[in-house]
Amino acid sequence: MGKQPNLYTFSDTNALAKTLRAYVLQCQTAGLERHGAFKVAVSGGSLPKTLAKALLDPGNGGPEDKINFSKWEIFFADERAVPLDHSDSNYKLLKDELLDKIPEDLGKPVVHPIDVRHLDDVQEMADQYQEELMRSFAAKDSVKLPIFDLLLLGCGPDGHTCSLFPNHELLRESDAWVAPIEDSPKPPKARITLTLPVVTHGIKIAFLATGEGKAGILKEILDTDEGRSLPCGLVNEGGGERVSWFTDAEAVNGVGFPKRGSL
Ligand SMILES: O=C(O)[C@H](O)[C@@H](O)[C@H](O)[C@H](O)COP(=O)(O)O
Repeated sequence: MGKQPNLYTFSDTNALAKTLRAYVLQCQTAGLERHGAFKVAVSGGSLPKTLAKALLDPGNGGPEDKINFSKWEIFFADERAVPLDHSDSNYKLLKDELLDKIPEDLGKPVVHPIDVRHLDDVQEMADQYQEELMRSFAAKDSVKLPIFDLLLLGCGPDGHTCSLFPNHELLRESDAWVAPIEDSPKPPKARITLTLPVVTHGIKIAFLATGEGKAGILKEILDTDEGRSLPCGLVNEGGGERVSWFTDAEAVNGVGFPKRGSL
């Protein structure tokens, strides 16, 4: 592996959210300098809640502390094949936690939900979402992979991330940008997901993992050889120093991997 990922740990989610905000702002500035926009992919699970805590905080009011949502394009790192108002929808989760609560003066992001006309055909749904990416990034025949400014990801108790599960054949997908999965071990079974090459190609990749339920799997991912072949371990391997882990004390209990003090 190239350089190692960065492991940050905080006493609780409030402290984590403060640093996450500073990190996202740095990524936003870099995206705006690079191409005048900030292209972000987000997962479901516990992430939208913590992200909202970070982004909806009034901040310090300084000029460098401005979240400029009008320049944001938000994509889904993975999504379940359900209507957008379904309780399993990652879009609905993000909408309820964050999108509906953005104050008007911060602007409105462009959000890219799945095309719900294809809920019964996840291959078609994945293809449509890939086309959505192509409309925003570039045609697939002109660039090998889309480059997200930031991917915000969760880590499952088995080491999965997005809807990329351990030992699943999808981990070997090397052509598609977006892939369907119909046998997700985490319900619901039918989903689409960004593929591993797209995830590891991001400019920055951040994992959010908090709570004692994550302690065993974080130790495995960060401290053991076996953990390197888990989906989160493969992201660490592919992304190296572009990967940052935002964790709390409970989640890293027993983890030996060196922690970093500041961004
Ligand atoms: O749609 C999903 O199921 C998620 O995108 C999934 O990949 C999630 O991020 C992890 O399972 C972690 O979830 P928690 O943060 O809730 O543990």
